[in-house]
Amino acid sequence: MELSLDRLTKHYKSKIAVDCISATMTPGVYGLLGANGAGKTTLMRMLCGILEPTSGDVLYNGHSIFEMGSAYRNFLGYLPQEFGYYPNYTAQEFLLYISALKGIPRYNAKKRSHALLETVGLENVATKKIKTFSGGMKQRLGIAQALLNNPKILVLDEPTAGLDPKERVRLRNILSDFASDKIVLLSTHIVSDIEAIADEVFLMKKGTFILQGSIEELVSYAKGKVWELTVPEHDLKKWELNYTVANLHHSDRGFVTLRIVSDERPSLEAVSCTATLEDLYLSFFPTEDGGK
Ligand SMILES: Nc1ncnc2c1ncn2[C@@H]1O[C@H](COP(=O)(O)OP(=O)(O)OP(=O)(O)O)[C@@H](O)[C@H]1O
Repeated sequence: MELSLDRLTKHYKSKIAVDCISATMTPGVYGLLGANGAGKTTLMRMLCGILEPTSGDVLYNGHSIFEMGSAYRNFLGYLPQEFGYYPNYTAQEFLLYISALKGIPRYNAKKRSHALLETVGLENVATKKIKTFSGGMKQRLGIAQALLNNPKILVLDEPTAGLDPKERVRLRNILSDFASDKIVLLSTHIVSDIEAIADEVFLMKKGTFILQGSIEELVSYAKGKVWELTVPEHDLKKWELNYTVANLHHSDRGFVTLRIVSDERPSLEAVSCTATLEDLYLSFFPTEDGGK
């Protein structure tokens, strides 16, 4: 099974949201990592066939998904960023309702809903109304609805938003079980979530993939660019102004230890450290808005 993006492009009037992206996915978990506004949602909506590209194509085993229509949608599970829940439905009713929309026969729908509520750890609240759920519980219900038709391709837009650390581990386990023979693509701007969940990462900036590869491959780009340095506290502003400071730690006696991402050794006293994905991300998105 193969899903390919072929020079995929989307313009919103003069704004280029996705800029001629080509890539191929085979079964596994792919993470789409980028700052807000990088184009992740636009790309995912085109990949689901909901948004028409300005140019380019998405190919499922060599066939354009825009020509396959509902045949493609039968293979697809999607959790959008802003998912509409019905507050007065119970979790179970909600899954049965979505099953009906997906054309799943009622008997199968019941069995499948029950199994999925268990998979996402909501079996004990199956008959509780959604309005009583926390953000993380709603998110897990959203993931369950995306899995109802046992999709071959699963697209999750910011699925880790609102999940606590335990729930993140649960999501990672669900996805790695599920992805052995399926393609899972999830977006996030939380680096540690990608590190924990994805096998392969697309780093997206200004509508393009600036890097792609395994976490190890990506981290290798930051190798030799991460430094640790202890400076007087009163100099901190100066360092923050001139360098990308990934982390800082105040020690006693008025000193602060900085983790700096920089191509050049920032000072003779700076010691080189082992790079992480977070360091790589900061080297490409040094400002708070991520340079979009
Ligand atoms: N319907 C639209 N009309 C005009 N511009 C849009 C529209 N949708 C998105 N954009 C713009 O396209 C760019 C990419 O947006 P997109 O939502 O795809 O990014 P994103 O990476 O998903 O960001 P976020 O994480 O904030 O959702 C942004 O600059 C955004 O303002």
